[in-house]
Amino acid sequence: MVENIHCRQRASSWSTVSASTSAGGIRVLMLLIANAGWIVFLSPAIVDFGEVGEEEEEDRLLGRYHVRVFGLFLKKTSQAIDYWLFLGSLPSLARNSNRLPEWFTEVFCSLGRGSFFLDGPIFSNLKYFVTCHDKNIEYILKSHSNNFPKGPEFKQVFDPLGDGIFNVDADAWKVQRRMAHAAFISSEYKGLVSNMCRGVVEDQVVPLLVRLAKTGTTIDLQEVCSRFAFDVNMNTIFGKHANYLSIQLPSNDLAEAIDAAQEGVFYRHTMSMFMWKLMRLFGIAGKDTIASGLIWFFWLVSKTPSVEKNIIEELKVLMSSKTGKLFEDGEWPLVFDSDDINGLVYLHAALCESMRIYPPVSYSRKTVLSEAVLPDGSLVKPGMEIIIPFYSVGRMPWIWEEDCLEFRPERWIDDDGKLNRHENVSKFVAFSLGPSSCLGKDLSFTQMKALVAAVLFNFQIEVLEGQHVRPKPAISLHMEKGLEVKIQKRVI
Ligand code: HEM
Repeated sequence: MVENIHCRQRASSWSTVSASTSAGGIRVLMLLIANAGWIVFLSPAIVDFGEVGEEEEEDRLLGRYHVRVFGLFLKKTSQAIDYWLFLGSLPSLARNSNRLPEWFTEVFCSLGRGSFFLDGPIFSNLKYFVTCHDKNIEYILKSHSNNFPKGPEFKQVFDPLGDGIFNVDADAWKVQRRMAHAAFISSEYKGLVSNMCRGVVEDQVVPLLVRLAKTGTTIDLQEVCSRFAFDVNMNTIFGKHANYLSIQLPSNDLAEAIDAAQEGVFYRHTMSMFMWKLMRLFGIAGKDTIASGLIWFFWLVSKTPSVEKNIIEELKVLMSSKTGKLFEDGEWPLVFDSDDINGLVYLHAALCESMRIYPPVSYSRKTVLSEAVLPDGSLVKPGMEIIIPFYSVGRMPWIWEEDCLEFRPERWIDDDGKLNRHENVSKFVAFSLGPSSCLGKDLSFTQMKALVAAVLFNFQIEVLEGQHVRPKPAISLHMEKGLEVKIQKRVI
């Protein structure tokens, strides 16, 4: 069972207000400060309305909500969210700004449905519609995606990404998407990434883990995953790895990056400029997401020995079928070819399952162009911001059934032993859906499988006791304090 909030748990512990890294968080804080006078002035007069009735909830869902003021009644409390007369839901939002994925999930579960509104203070235009309703998601991301672009605020938040595909809408996006898609399906790019992965696993990761296993030194596995993803990207972009996985785990990032960049000037001449620019852009896209996908996977596997056993069995069968004899623990360590492991069913299912529970991109954000009534009846208006918390989608019992918090790769496999792609396709949102879904999905699996197969087959990972594992508040879902582990040689 995943150690985390359970769906039926109510929001119980309110965190202190902390600065969020996103512009949205900063804006929330500024608004809170601006309204501080009101809070002090009104606080003695706050009286709880108690639970909100079904009819009022219906009003809210349809956007017809009005706060009724009777004398001193200035705050309404739904099950996990407060609505204040002047402040809207700002205090709730601010209190939970350092745990938004968990909080959104608690709100959905306590409301018992997949959508709610968050209003900013009066005179602010802060209005969010938050949804993890599967039909709404399909509507917003797939069937009516033209009406829900990224919008101008997105560009401000993700300013470092410039005018790349991640930041632009409409025609600028279409052109980049078409070009990028052509590159992604090209065998040149796929082959390059496969080779780079194998190289980094064989020359960097495995030697590092062999040394750690011999010396018994502990290490932050999140750091290893991050550096693996970074090294693969450096390799792909500059044709040279940054050696970030050497035993000393060098930390002089800037100097290393400059060295690599200088070498890269020569490398750039050996491949087309278009391809090189594309890789540079995607290097940014891939590093954090791959690292996040890997670390949560290793953590879930470490807590579920039956899954680990099944993955190793599948790899043993693969080895035996390749060599024509039963696998014996003679050769160690072993590294697999991407072409061989890409077709493994259980490994693929286990990766999907872990990204269902811990999606590397924790949410998607869109704006509304024209008024629309969504499939669940919610009315969204022009200019409104929509948040789709991918983290919550995988944790809703009405989407993923009662055992949704269990790490169970079997849910992805049909009775005939094949991957159950159809049933899960529209509710698995880790790579988003529709025309702007992730272009790097297949390559991500290639990279993750290369590392996971080599690590699990050759080593046992022991997670050190007493660590409080929880997500860090950011768009990429990393562990707040990393994951300290001990590595041992695996005896098959
Ligand atoms: C486990 C790894 C990954 C995950 C979970 C992931 C997830 C996502 C998600 C959720 C989006 C949509 C974002 C949004 O619209 O809000 C996206 C977009 C995108 N991803 Fe990934 N990604 C991963 C790795 C990669 C890699 C390695 C690459 C490139 C090498 C890549 C390239 C892209 C591109 C180009 C887009 C933009 C598509 C568009 O706007 O048309 N991704 N990704």
